[in-house]
Amino acid sequence: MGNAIFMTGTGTEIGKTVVTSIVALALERLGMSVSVFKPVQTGLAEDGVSFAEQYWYERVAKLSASEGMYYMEPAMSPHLAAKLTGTSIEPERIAERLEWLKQRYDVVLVEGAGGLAVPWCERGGRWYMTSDFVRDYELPAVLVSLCGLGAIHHAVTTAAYANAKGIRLLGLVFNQFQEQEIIHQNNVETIAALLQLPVLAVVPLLPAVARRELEALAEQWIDQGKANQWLEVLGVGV
Ligand SMILES: Nc1ncnc2c1ncn2[C@@H]1O[C@H](COP(=O)(O)OP(=O)(O)OP(=O)(O)O)[C@@H](O)[C@H]1O
Ligand SMILES: C[C@H](N)[C@H](N)CCCCCC(=O)O
Ligand SMILES: [Mg+2]
Repeated sequence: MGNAIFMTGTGTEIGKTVVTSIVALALERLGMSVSVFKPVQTGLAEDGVSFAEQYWYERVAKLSASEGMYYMEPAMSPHLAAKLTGTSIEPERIAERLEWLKQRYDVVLVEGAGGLAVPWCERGGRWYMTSDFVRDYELPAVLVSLCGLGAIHHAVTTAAYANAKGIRLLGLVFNQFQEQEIIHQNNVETIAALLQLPVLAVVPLLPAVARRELEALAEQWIDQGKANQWLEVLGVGV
């Protein structure tokens, strides 16, 4: 039975998809079988016809295994995109597929749409949130954060929300890091200290984001021992 990790972020456009791709490539290099699962996708890719994450995972990152379940064209919160497209998001169906994937892969990286406090569907007169799914199916989560001005509040409030919902955060990944920026340097240290979480990776701001950049970062993580730290966090020995 494989392990599943929920890849969340301090919001949308933080770099969950990019970071998830690098993690997938690094773990595969360590001999793990990895699938990426983005069950709820909203918004189209630059080609104007494909769904954003599926396009990225299949055609940019060229991962060996990736899939979605609910694909909605409006680039909106899932609850609204679902309303406008007449889509009925069923968490139980997502959970069933996730269990199937865990039977087949060592690691399943599950990407959320936006941050944790994002509504999917109505249940019993209230919104069923992304965080409800993560909690109900006991998925440990990795939090992706940016590094610039504002990142502290976004990371601290996201972590507080996760804790309040009973979600276990395994660690932090900082994205779009710029070494020359003192705010970035200090934010990595300050946020990790405030949240008392390990820094699993720091991804630089890349001039271009294509497979070769992702592969280079995956190799770097392995060389730095960061990828092995992921396996420890995952609870799978190398
Ligand atoms: N380290 C990076 N360097 C340069 N560009 C980046 C980096 N990380 C992400 N990007 C770019 O930032 C944008 C948002 O990234 P991404 O799609 O991974 O965000 P996301 O958190 O997955 O968003 P969503 O909530 O829609 O899933 C994309 O155009 C992506 O190519
Ligand atoms: C369209 C976007 N890229 C994501 N797929 C969905 C982001 C949902 C964010 C909801 C919110 O926090 O307001
Ligand atoms: Mg994404």
